[in-house]
Amino acid sequence: MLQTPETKYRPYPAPVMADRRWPSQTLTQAPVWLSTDLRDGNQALFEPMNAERKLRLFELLVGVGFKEIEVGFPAASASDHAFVRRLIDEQRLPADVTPMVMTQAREDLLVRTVESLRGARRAIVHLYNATAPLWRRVVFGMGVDEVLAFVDRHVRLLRTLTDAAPETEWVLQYSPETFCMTEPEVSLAACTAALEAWDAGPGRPVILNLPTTVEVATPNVFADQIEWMHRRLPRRQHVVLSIHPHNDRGTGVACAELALLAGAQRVEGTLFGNGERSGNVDLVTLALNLYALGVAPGLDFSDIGHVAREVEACTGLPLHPRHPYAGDLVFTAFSGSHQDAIRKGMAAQEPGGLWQVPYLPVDPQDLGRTYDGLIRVNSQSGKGGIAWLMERHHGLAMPRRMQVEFSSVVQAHADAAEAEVDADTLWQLFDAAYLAPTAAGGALAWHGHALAAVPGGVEISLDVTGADGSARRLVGRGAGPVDAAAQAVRSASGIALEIVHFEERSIGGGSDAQAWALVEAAAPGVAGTRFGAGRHADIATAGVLAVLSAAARLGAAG
Ligand SMILES: CC(=O)SCCNC(=O)CCNC(=O)[C@H](O)C(C)(C)COP(=O)(O)OP(=O)(O)OC[C@H]1O[C@@H](n2cnc3c(N)ncnc32)[C@H](O)[C@@H]1OP(=O)(O)O
Ligand SMILES: CC(C)C(=O)C(=O)O
Ligand SMILES: [Mg+2]
Repeated sequence: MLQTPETKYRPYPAPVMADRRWPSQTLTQAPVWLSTDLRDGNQALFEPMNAERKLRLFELLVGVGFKEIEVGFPAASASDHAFVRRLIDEQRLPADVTPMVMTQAREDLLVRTVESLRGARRAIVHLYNATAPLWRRVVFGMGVDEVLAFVDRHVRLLRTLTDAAPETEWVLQYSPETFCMTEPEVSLAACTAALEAWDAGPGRPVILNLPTTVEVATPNVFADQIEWMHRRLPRRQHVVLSIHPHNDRGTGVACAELALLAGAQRVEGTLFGNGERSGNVDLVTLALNLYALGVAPGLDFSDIGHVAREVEACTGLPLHPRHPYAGDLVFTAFSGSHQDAIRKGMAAQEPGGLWQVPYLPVDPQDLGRTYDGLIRVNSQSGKGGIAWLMERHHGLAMPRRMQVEFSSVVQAHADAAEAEVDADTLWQLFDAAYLAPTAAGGALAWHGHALAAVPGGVEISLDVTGADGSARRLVGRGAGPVDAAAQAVRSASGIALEIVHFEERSIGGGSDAQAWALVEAAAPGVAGTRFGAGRHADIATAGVLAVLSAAARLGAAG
């Protein structure tokens, strides 16, 4: 790269706008959307879509709710021509959907374009020519006056051709291609030429479509360009002011949003931003950005996963896992503090209330996504995320201090494995830490117990086996089974444990019901406390198991 990039690159001229109004506007309604997936998107693929894939994508676009769809460039190829004819001849155009076709400003192409639309109820013909100085000089060899005369001549020809086919309701769309790099006065003059040649007026609206053919400036400059045009265009009430952002600087969405503040009424783009070079503006992101502001976008992405998979299948281009709203990872938190906040937010979220979950701009369920992938655990994760997975996948809600204890077990594993810890692995870690000590082969394997009522409580006879295979009977008394088990352990195993906290809860119902007991215990010579866990169909047995589990863990630590 150059040390002095100013010797090679310069900003493009921008309109002088001392009194711009767009910064104090807000987005309150959706624009008219036009999908150019089948034209701009299709012209940017390694292999353009065949008829079946184009039709599949067309049907998806209709299903999502597009009312204007650019269906191709029929004068360019036999396949595009056949596709347009198929839509019309097979009556595949819903009554409220208008097809648009593109053409260069060339007589032969205009004739073929209008012919391709024979029999359509309504159609938009999209005529374009580049207007920027570089294109005038290098591509067309034309001065400004010649460009204006060129626009006038071709729009008049289009008007003549379409007037001869009155069974169709014709709409002109004119695009001064390279608008963002064109001097504002030249863009205005070209658009005015088109409006006059078409005779825009009542019943003869014109769509003026202003593109960032190549995005070359910051979005505020584009907004200034749009507002400048919006405030100066003649016959403004008969103009639908449209924009067509590309994404060369990665700011296509920002350009579109600021342009809407500046007076644009319609946006052209593609699903997920397919298109030339860095793509067209992504209409999914734009629509869902509006949705997240509480504005109904007029496009339906209730099953965004289906839309994404269909677009991938049709275009052959994979969606990035971090693509806004649709990527596989965009509703997933790996990092501890995010997980903690999401878990608390989900617990506090009022059903039917305003969405207020930290780190999640929209409710994934609105887009047909589940809460399952919200939290995934790796070495960056904390107790909150682990607790969420244990609760959701294994039905175990741990008290806070137990979450802290178990998260150090998980952290050690994640660090060593250098991999994600899924819900099954979490269960294995939990089992090894808390349940295995009281199972066969464990440090204090439980074989059974008997409880007998005694004055003031119960007496327990508790049969256990040590890891060395030694069978023992521990006897103790207490107010209840947990107290009695703790006393039995104290008197016979040499582990002087004290119960600090005990809780129990049942999971499920009927004959499948299981009880969880969680015990926090301390012992002399062991810093801090240790938790024990027991799970059993009988709640008293779960408590006894939890005491043994805590005792084994204290014994191992002592
Ligand atoms: C910003 C955009 O997305 S614009 C891209 C639009 N989409 C496409 O181009 C895809 C479909 N296009 C095609 O298949 C072909 O370009 C065709 C069939 C339309 C024309 O093909 P060809 O006649 O071989 O011309 P080619 O593609 O090389 O285009 C270049 C010629 O068109 C002229 N041209 C370019 N744009 C325009 C325009 N908007 N209006 C009139 N002429 C134009 C060029 O000046 C050049 O003319 P020259 O041959 O006299 O130097
Ligand atoms: C609007 C047309 C000409 C276009 O695709 C562009 O300029 O990017
Ligand atoms: Mg384009």
